[in-house]
Amino acid sequence: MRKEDDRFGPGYEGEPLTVTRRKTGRVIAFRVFSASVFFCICWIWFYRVTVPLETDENRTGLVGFMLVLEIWFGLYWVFTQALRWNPVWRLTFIGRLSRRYGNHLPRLDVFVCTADPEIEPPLMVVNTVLSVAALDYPPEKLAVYLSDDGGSELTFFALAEAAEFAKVWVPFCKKFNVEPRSPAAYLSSTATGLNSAAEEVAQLYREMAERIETAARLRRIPEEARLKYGDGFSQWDSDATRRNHGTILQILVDGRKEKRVTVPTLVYLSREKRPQHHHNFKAGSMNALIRVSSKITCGRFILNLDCDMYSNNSKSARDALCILLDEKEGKEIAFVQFPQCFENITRNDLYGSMMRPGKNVELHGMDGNGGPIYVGTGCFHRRDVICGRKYGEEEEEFEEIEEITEPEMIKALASSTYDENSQWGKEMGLKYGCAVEDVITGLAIQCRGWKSAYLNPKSKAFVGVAPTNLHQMLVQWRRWSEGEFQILLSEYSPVWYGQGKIRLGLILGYCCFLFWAPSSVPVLVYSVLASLCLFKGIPLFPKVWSWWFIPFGYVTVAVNAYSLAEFLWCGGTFRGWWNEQRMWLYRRTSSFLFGFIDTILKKLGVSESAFVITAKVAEEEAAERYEREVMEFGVESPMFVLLGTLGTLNLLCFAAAVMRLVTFRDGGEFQRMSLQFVIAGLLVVINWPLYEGMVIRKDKGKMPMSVTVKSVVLALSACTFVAFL
Ligand SMILES: O=c1ccn([C@@H]2O[C@H](COP(=O)(O)OP(=O)(O)O[C@H]3O[C@H](CO)[C@@H](O)[C@H](O)[C@H]3O)[C@@H](O)[C@H]2O)c(=O)[nH]1
Ligand SMILES: [Mn+2]
Repeated sequence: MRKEDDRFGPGYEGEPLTVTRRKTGRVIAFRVFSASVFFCICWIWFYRVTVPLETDENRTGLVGFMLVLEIWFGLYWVFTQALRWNPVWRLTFIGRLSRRYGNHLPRLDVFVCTADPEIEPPLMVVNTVLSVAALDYPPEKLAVYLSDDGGSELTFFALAEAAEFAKVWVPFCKKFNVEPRSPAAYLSSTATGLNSAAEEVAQLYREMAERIETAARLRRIPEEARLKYGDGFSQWDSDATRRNHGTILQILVDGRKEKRVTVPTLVYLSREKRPQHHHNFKAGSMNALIRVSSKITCGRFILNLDCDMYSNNSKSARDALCILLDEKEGKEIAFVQFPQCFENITRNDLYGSMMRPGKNVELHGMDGNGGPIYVGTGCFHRRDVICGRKYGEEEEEFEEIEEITEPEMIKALASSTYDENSQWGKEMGLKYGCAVEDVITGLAIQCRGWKSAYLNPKSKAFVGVAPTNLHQMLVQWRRWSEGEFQILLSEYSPVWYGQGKIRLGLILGYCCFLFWAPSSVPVLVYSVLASLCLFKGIPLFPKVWSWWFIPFGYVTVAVNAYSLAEFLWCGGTFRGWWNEQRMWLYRRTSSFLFGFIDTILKKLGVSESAFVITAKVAEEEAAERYEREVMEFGVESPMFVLLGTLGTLNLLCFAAAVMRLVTFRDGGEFQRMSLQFVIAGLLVVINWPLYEGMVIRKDKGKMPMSVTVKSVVLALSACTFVAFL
């Protein structure tokens, strides 16, 4: 037999499970445009080196400063181009997969992580579990594991209730081909016109929800439930707390035992936690899940989900398998990543949570260069690869586990000390010690020779909850920027470790994220400098009528016009783009700066790592403001003081410059300073919601008085200081 035949398998030649598409015409147009911008960037650098500033005094220092900033922005722009240089789109053929494999699909283990029943309501968590339990997948091959880092009886109770309800829900979904398969999402999307079967299911769901929510409200598990699920509850010691308890492991449904399986295996796990041992947050819980599941179902593939990310498209597992099982391409692919989508986004996406360009452009671009990052949720992995298999090594054969003999032995795999002095968290499983354990783990896999694939089907595969207020958003980005910066400084840094292991385009693409934290400094300096120099009447850019103005004008207009066009092309609105620009600025001048400082302090050993879990529920009034797209401040935070100070400083400088212009009617000044007027003016407009929050609004979500006062005092002092300089 020819080698070729071997690779395609007999009879399937020319019938791949997946194809990859490129859009050549568009890519060429983009590259030409990109080259024109790069030409102008070089022109700007050249200008800084050769032409002095148009001021009376000699300001070489200032010029040098601007040069450094502009070199930085130029290089960062190059990173962003790497994410757009070579995009690919993937298509899958589910029909062919079914014809080829029928129901003989490989085992799939789904890991859902939750950590706190207060901010991750158990009802939401079990909706996620139910949605994956009802995936279009043979139930005897599917297992859903819930890891509860909150060690909460309430979460266990909710899961036990869900396991009962699943017996009705899963068959119902399959019989009527229901979408989406999260009961809450399904029932809210079809509020009217349920048929009688659906009405019955809806009634059962409402009863279950009622029981769970009542227990949550009263903080008490009903006695009859304690009796019914006694096996599980008896594993909680009387003195168990969230941070100090033994392993709790309960197999609620054993899908392998029953003769006619309707519901997949459902397992509750709360790994052991002791105050004296670091638990490594989500990475630790994922690794415990990997070990425990290897003794229960040992799926060849693993799907990882955050507890809010319910399955919105029951075919996603089949989509992913089309790639992973493809005879030709699949062999090189370690994981298939779906985008992180959200259900609670308002029309103009006030906090830029959608990350439209990220989802619809950048991840496709990474895919073209070797593969997207692993974003921690909505990702299908190969078990043995996540456990350390290198590309080119033979795939392990997994044994079928018939009977679980020693539950105590399995529990020991989730003990708080199991990882110590082992390869777990290093070469095996998810990596420890990084605030974005997902990204660094994905990177390490790619550095072992693997590719990854990005699938972004029209019907969203998984849908979760985005933060609904500014502070949470900034905190989340702070954690991310910190984690990305840690990777840059770590032994896995793509910049040196990645050399020769992954493609240059991918390294540059990664740099876009890895340099988030450090990029805060130049953005901060640039925005302050532009305003202060405007205030002092020092021009930083060439005159409008000079030839030298061309590259500045072109880069400013071209980069922004492109970003707007891209945003609209991704389905956004103009307001949405504008909001995204604001968030771009706020993330850089607050989250990233703090992330930068945090990372450095940690490197110096001054502070410890933490994981601030993102809240998934909001209080009623705040939720209503979110719906109206009114920016939520409300809490006292050093990040807000920083934003407030910068915003006020901007306003003061701009106002002073305009006053001067009006008083002296000096047209020459406007000509010399036009770009600075534009920058400062735009900053004022973009900060409008901030000013409203500081002075106009009266509701609870306004900026706290103390923050406003601090900000104004700081900004005034800065201006006074500079005025006398
Ligand atoms: O000690 C912990 C902390 C968190 N989690 C779970 O991790 C998930 C993600 O936490 P969340 O607060 O929602 O963080 P996000 O910023 O929304 O998460 C993104 O970023 C994280 C890394 O910063 C990744 O772990 C996530 O998968 C990714 O969706 C949630 O299901 C949590 O329950 C744990 O299991 N244990
Ligand atoms: Mn989340």
